[in-house]
Amino acid sequence: MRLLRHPLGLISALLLAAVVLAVLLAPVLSAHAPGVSSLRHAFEGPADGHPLGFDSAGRDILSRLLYGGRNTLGGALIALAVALALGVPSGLLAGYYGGWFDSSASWVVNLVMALPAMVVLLASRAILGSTVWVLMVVLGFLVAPSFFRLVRGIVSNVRKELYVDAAKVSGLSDARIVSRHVLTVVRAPIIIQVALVAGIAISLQAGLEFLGIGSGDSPTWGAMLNEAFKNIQREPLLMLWPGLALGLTSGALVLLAAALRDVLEDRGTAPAAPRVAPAVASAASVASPAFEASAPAGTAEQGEPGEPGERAHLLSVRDLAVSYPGTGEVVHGVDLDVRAGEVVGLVGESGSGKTQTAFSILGILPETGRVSRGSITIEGQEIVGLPERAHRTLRGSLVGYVPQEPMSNLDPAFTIGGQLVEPIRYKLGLRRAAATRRALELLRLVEIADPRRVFDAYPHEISGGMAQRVLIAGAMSCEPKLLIADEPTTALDVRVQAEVLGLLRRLQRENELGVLLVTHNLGVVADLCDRVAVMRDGRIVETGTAEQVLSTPRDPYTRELLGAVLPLEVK
Ligand SMILES: Nc1ncnc2c1ncn2[C@@H]1O[C@H](COP(=O)(O)OP(=O)(O)OP(=O)(O)O)[C@@H](O)[C@H]1O
Repeated sequence: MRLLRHPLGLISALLLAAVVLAVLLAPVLSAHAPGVSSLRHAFEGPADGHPLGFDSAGRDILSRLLYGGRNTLGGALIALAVALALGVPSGLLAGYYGGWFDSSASWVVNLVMALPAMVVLLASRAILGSTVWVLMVVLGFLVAPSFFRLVRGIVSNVRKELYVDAAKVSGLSDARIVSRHVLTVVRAPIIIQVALVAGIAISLQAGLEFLGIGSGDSPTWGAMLNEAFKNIQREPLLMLWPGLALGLTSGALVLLAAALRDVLEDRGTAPAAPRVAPAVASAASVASPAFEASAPAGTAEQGEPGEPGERAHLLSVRDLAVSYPGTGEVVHGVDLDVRAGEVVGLVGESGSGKTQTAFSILGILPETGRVSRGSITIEGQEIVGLPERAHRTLRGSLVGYVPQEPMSNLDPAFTIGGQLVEPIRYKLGLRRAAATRRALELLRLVEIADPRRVFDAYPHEISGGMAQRVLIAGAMSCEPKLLIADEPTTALDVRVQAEVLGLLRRLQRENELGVLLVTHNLGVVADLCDRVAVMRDGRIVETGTAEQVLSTPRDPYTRELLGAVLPLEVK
């Protein structure tokens, strides 16, 4: 619609529509067959029933122009279809998954791009015959790499965005993530590329026919040009009609591509979310788990509910180790428990392994990482070694996730409402209207004053604090029992931090949630947590009630951490 408000867009779209319509209505617009010749009329000008006159063989120019347009446009369509069918899916796969497919596809694409197009077309004409359709298939094959490269480049960038990680964590399958978050980003550039490639295909095809490389037996605009050129001395006007048709159609396609670029890409530029994710599928975005046991051997825990060693029903981690090829083990035998209605803080300096532990619980370790030892149970179910599909079911149903960077976890191309409704529909199997009602309820639940406005807003139109509330609403949408929150307030200013923490506390109490809270902020621990686990170098060095760990820390490292914050109170 916005295309039609763009002057260039409107003109080019009308022009193309007129050409396509005329070509489709060829039998209605012209009563003559394109191949019927009457040498008597050769080179004659316009006559009754023949508004454009006759060509060198006495054939009706108008009907040749209309039927020729069918072949010319049809050929371009074939080239496009082949290029899209080859280039887009392979670009998506290569960009999204990378790995061996990416390497081999890129190799093939480089090879195809190195081939001189004209020589290949000439060679294929010699081998496959001169039918225009076959040549167009070959042309499609030759331009497919441009789609592959375009899609691959965009997709490999998009998959590093945190909102794609967030979609994974909220339990959406790869197919849904691709169709919802990835395809929407590549859609606009693909449409623009289609318009450009269509123009190129039409011109190339005409060029081939003009040079006499086509079959010549079916009318095309290029073949008409070729024939007119031979008679340019005698009747120069013959060049005009096919030249005009070609010029107008290719020109309209190029203008349309430019207008589409203006219209479609201007939306994508607005929201620029801050990027946090480093190259690795983002160790930065995870939440961490809470723990229970695992103090260094022999440390008796005060205030631990239950018997020592007894596993919590909601979340229990035992002897968890995470390894990477090359790096080796980065988490060494972590034990943690989170019970229903309990908030467990996981603290520790950067690189201590909090994220790896949380990733393991969420089942989203980077490709190369793996849980090399130990057990994680959620509601009594062992999740180590669970297939991805089963993991997905857990994420976003039993387990909700509140990420650190609210803005980066929202897709800039969709409204807030759209992003809330989709997982709700998918997870709870609700219809759109019911899911919308639920999303609005959730926005109210997270204390957003004007839910409708926020529902209709794009991420760049709301504040960071609001975005974090939206993500909390998202995490709560499927009524989870366990919430994993990764530094949920770090990116917010102090006043908003307090509000968001207050909200988390209220939701936790009202819903009897177990919460695993990863944080550097010991004030937050004191404020919110029932228990704390202190992590260092991949190990939990101390656990206990928040009060006990903060007031009488046993481990020297905990004292060091506290000393950095509360130098007067410790020691
Ligand atoms: N993809 C990876 N390959 C190899 N090693 C990794 C990878 N990701 C993380 N690590 C290593 O795992 C260790 C623990 O990292 P982790 O991200 O869990 O720390 P963290 O405590 O969550 O830190 P932060 O607070 O900065 O997020 C680090 O030493 C890191 O180098």
